[in-house]
Amino acid sequence: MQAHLAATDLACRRGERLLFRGVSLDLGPGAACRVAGPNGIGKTSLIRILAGLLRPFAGTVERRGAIALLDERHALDPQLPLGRALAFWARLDGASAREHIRRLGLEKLEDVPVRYLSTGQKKRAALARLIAQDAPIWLLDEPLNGLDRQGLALCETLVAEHCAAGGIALVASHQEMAAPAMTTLALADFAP
Ligand SMILES: Nc1ncnc2c1ncn2[C@@H]1O[C@H](COP(=O)(O)OP(=O)(O)OP(=O)(O)O)[C@@H](O)[C@H]1O
Repeated sequence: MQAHLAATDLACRRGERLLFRGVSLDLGPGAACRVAGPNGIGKTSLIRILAGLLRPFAGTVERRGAIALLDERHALDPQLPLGRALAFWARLDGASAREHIRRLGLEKLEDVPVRYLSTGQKKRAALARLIAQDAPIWLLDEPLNGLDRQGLALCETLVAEHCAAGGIALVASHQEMAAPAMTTLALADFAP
């Protein structure tokens, strides 16, 4: 089954405010798209609509393939050492936590409780969890926030590899991101 993520004529209202309208996209295997725009324009809201977590005010979303969502809620037990917190999810995902811990450079932190991790370390842990899910559609909300230069390059590589393997990546980010053939959706263009 080929992954597919499409949206037609989406509008989003939050409270009394219409944030955007007329947003359409069509992403097939290998597609990468960056959602850009200033604070409060509606990037997170768009991602939540695409994930099926928020009902659009208008428009439709079609998804084919499992979705992995990365946002500021990393869903790792703050009381557990990182290795065990990631192993919990890896068991459910049928993945190897060790392999992904190594990929994200987290080996030395395996025994450290999640609550003690720095912002960037938590982001790396969330990326380890993301790749372990093996989902074809990635929805990434500000994945680069908190990452150092090496982490940033690694995140770009992970997105490039995911898309090269036929995955789809939709990334909300203030920062430019280098990924092959990444298109940009400037959400400000769709403000009412
Ligand atoms: N539940 C809600 N009720 C009312 N307004 C909301 C709600 N959730 C978010 N908003 C508002 O919707 C707007 C868009 O929020 P959103 O988080 O989607 O923006 P964003 O582009 O991701 O912002 P940032 O770049 O700062 O993360 C903001 O003005 C926010 O205050």
